[in-house]
Amino acid sequence: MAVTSSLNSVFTPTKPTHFSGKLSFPSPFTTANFTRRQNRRAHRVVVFATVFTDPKPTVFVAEKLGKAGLELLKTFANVDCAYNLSPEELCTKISLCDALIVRSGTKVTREVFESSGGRLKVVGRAGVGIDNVDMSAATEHGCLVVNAPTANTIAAAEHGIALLTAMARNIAQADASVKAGKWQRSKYVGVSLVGKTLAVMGFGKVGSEVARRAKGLGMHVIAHDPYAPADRARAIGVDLLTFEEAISIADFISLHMPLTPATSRIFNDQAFSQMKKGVRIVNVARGGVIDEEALVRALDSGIVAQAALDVFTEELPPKDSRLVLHENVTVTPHLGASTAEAQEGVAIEVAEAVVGALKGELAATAVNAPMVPAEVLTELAPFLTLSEKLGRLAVQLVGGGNGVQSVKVTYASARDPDDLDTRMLRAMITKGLTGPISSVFINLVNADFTAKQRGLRITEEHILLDGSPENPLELIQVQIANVESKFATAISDSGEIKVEGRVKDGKPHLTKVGSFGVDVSMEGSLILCRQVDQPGMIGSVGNILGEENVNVSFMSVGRITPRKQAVMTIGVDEEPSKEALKMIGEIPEVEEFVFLKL
Ligand SMILES: NC(=O)c1ccc[n+]([C@@H]2O[C@H](COP(=O)([O-])OP(=O)(O)OC[C@H]3O[C@@H](n4cnc5c(N)ncnc54)[C@H](O)[C@@H]3O)[C@@H](O)[C@H]2O)c1
Ligand SMILES: O=C(O)[C@H](O)COP(=O)(O)O
Repeated sequence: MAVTSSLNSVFTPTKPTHFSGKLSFPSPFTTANFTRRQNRRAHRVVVFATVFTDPKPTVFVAEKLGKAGLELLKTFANVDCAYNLSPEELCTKISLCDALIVRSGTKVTREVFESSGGRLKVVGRAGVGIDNVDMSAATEHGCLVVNAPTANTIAAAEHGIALLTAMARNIAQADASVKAGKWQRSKYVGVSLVGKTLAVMGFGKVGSEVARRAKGLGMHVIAHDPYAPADRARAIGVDLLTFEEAISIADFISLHMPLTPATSRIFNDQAFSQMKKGVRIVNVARGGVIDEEALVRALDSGIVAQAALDVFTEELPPKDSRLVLHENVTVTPHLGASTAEAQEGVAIEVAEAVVGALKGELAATAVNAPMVPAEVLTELAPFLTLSEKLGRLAVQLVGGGNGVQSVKVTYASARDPDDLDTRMLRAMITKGLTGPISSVFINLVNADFTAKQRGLRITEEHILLDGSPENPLELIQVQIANVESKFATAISDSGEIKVEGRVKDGKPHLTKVGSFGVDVSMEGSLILCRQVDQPGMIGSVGNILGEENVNVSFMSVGRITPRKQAVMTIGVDEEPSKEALKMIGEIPEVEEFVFLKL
């Protein structure tokens, strides 16, 4: 049995806990689940769905994007391109857009998400680095962020190698000198690469391609990356070392890590002081990983002999930047991804991800949502519907003013709990629990965040059943503790509101309310009714609904003791009037009843 949980404080329904109005969910996102084991597989997808019929969604492209990507977008969406907008202009524009596509030159700030008024569903980053997107704000607003992580890898690696060789042979400086009418052969004597040690800092996609190419140039390559698998490094003959080891023995250092709070200014005075005198540095990652003033000091003191930089803390850098103007520094204006081939590739990669996300298909490159193997999604889809409906039903049973704080979800399955990552099931239960009583739209991206913000603590329990693990789940149970119920029968023997469901023939079924077994398909609306178990009850209620022209879609009766008490579950296609519900309540044998929307 494994239990995981999240969060605290108080979640108080903002509406009365009876539901006469139409339940609406501002965005028809769908979600899916995946297993931890399967999540390790190479191909992953995240489910994110918004169904657009008419009008078409609008995709706003804020930076130049390759033609093939634009064409692809136009097959599905209205595409609006406008470049070099001010932050204010972007905020104004965004309220009219369902998706936004940017490169590294646009800051997608919290204000952008706030200004979107909930319409923005996807941000597509046409490239790798997502440090220009406020990820917390995106997640809080339920906005999916996708990137294009593979198409510019080779371009960036080639640019790294270009800078490395150009720096070693003073190409840029010598070129400028010749063009200025000089012929300074002794001034521009370079250094050789063969036999030198190159430290690749960040052994991901670009770093490993740089390493491969540097080995081809006869360099001895080492690397530092706390998260890279050692076997991948070994496979190309690279030793993974600690940060200090790597920087202290390298003749050349090439930076390939993302800019994160942990890597911000990681190359600072202290780091430079540990390097070999005369080290040469290449940066095609992000300017912010270097303390640029410390680098100028290291260049001035000769610790760093040369630097070749494609990226800067501020882009473009100030005109009087001492770093850019330093004679031992070679610079390019963030050109790592700028090859014709990479830009076409990136444009297609990001356009596919954005269109897929808007269509409700699977996005393999989601950055702020769990990724799901497609086959797992298919298998779990009915359980996701069941989860949402159980959450929605359970919260509608809450009465009194205590507010929902503590929810326990139990998953019973013959599968090993390690093979059932429940994040998506939990997200759907959260959506069900919070959707009817809040205007916030919940999806997989922001479900946990919303639960946390509302002080909703969800604990999960797995019960391992005997039997065949073919079926991912036997049943799901949702219990809300420390609340009263407007339908006392829903309170289980242990004192919580309890509802339980199963998937039958691919459809969600309610199978238990409190301690009563029931069996009804979870669709439309439900009347739950506890009455004295005696003949004629079904007819009495059915007549009232019939008079009202309310169609009964199904009916089930669960009893504990014959002729004593029974729970009748009636599915209805239409919502009965208040008068009809009052008449049901007035049937003498009806002890209590509740009307619920699924
Ligand atoms: N200049 C350009 O135009 C250009 C083009 C492409 C990529 N980039 C940048 O290059 C970087 C790498 O891109 P990628 O596609 O290889 O990404 P990636 O995610 O494949 O690789 C990044 C690697 O950095 C590692 N890492 C994370 N924290 C680290 C740390 N503290 N120390 C060492 N390693 C750490 C990760 O484990 C990962 O292996 C990103 O910052 C990206 O934005 C720049
Ligand atoms: O992170 C990236 O993909 C690169 O820095 C490329 O950025 P760009 O799309 O602005 O060229």
